[in-house]
Amino acid sequence: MATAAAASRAALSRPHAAAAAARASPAAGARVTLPRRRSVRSAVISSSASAAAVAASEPAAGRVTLGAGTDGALWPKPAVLVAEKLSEAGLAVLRGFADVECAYGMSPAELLAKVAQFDALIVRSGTKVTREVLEAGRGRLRVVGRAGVGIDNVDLQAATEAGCLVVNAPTANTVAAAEHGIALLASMARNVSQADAALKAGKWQRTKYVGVSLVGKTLAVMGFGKVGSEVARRAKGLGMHVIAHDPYAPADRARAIGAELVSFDEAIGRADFISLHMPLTPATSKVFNDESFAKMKNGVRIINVARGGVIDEDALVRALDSGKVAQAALDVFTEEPPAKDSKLVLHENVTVTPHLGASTVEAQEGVAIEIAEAVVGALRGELAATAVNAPMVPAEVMSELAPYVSLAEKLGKLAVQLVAGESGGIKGVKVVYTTARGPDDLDTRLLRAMVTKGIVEPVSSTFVNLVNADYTAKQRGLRITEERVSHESPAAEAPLESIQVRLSHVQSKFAGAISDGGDIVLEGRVKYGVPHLTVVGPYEVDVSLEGNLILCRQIDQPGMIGKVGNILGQTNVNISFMSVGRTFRGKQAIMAIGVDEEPDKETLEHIGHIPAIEEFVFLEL
Ligand SMILES: NC(=O)c1ccc[n+]([C@@H]2O[C@H](COP(=O)([O-])OP(=O)(O)OC[C@H]3O[C@@H](n4cnc5c(N)ncnc54)[C@H](O)[C@@H]3O)[C@@H](O)[C@H]2O)c1
Ligand SMILES: O=C(O)[C@H](O)COP(=O)(O)O
Repeated sequence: MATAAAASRAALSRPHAAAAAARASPAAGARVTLPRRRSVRSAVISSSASAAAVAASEPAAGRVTLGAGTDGALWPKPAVLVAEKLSEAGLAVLRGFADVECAYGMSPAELLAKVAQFDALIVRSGTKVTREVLEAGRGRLRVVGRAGVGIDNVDLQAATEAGCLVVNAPTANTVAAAEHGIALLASMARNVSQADAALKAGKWQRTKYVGVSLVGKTLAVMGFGKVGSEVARRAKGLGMHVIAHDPYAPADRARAIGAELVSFDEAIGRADFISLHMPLTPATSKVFNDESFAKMKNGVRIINVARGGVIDEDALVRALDSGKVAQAALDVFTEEPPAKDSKLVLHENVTVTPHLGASTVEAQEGVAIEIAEAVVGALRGELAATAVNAPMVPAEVMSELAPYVSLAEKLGKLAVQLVAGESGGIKGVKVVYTTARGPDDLDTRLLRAMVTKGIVEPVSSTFVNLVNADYTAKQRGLRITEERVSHESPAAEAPLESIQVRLSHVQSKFAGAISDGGDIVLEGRVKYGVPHLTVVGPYEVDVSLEGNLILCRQIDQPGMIGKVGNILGQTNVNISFMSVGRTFRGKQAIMAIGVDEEPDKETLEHIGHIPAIEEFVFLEL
């Protein structure tokens, strides 16, 4: 029975053919460590298409460990590289599924040298997962796990291009970050760190360190997401008046906490304290600069537990020097760690911590478990709820689309093999879904991705999955349009009746696949859970899409099935399915023959020499 997990595996994973090889190996339940050999690794990570890439990136020495599944079957254990400190609780989850190597404090060069030997990489904010790293891991690295919220240290575009899923742990450190924000707010207002340092240096300075009160003051929360709203909630408890700016936050959430949503200028113009909680993006980079500081009240105080890059740090030093900004409390910096002689860090009105927002015992344990579960799920081929660069397809949608995922990929794969000459020349692909559902009730992203995978993978070295399908199509100039034909019928249970793939403006090596409109047309359905090919060009056929396929176009006349069957039988090629479709009696017909084995060249030529046969093509599935 097809399942959501199976569908998502198809959508996300590299094919796991090694599992089959592994099943043939020693006693179930055993754990075997194999020296890595090219054949094993190629199978683990991919399709034939990427074999060349694999060979090119093959590390000299690597290992594949086989683990046993609940069914006793053996599979190659994935390898996970943990590049920054992760709590034991998370490591235990990872070790239950994968070989785990913790290599903390690697230099960028060390990471580059190592990454190709792993299926997943886990980092915190201290490791830059650059395009170079993702390129180095290409062919094997399937998942990057960010043990925390901010993914500004991961090159998402490069990850998407490589078909590498990025997952994060967005919820477990929210409270820790909010508490740290409040700790900085209160300690800054009362000069705690400065007074502490002075007293330890022997200075008793009660008049120098008179602070300011929080109660009744206005706090502007910039970025009203998870952390921002928790800061707002706590600040309300301290008796502060809270305003917030967030172009994407719903007003009712702010109202529920008692915060007023206002514009950027109003927020920074009215606030006594400004606390930053937005992500670092091109839009927020250095958004606090000379111009914005000028709009603030004199003597404003700023807290940043978001990202250093949202502040122009030189401008902040100027604002502190001029007194425009009375104090700042900073947990994060543009460069981490900041330079030892950083004017900002050394400024007497600045309180600093070394990116400790998420660093509580509780948060680190939560983050470690959250990311470990997300990475294990992704390695299993499930779509993680915290995927950052893949469209989210809910489990129930996955489940019902599972058999159509295979149909979509097979139609794409067959269609591309029908194109004459350079299949790189395909530009227009139309996918037509016939469904009993209403137009908004069918999520086709997964199916579109699988058609793309079917079309692209056989003719390129690109590995395609749900993460990079749209990107890959765009890169190759492949314009994929979709149409839904609705036969609304509330009683129908199946999400789809048929999927049709049409390739326009191409020549075909099999004229019988060309429809009246000049497109290569293939259509299929799912019958009893198995994908079937039901239309080739203008012909109706019915052949199950298992094994390989021979299409023959001939003059409709008696005895053709016997003749072809005989030739295949003579070389022990087993026919799994056969179907004939014709336009009119005695005119042209198409024979679609499913075969378990690939016939040799001579056998195929033999078929071609049958006088009534006008053309034939062998297609791999
Ligand atoms: N210092 C730490 O250790 C620490 C810990 C956790 C989170 N963080 C950082 O805190 C920030 C917030 O984390 P979160 O979990 O609340 O994320 P979140 O995604 O829940 O919230 C971010 C909010 O910022 C808003 N936003 C986006 N662009 C904006 C803009 N131009 N102006 C105003 N608001 C904007 C979004 O709409 C969203 O509501 C992130 O930068 C994260 O990396 C730091
Ligand atoms: O974005 C985050 O989650 C925080 O900045 C925490 O980063 P860290 O994992 O490096 O502590």
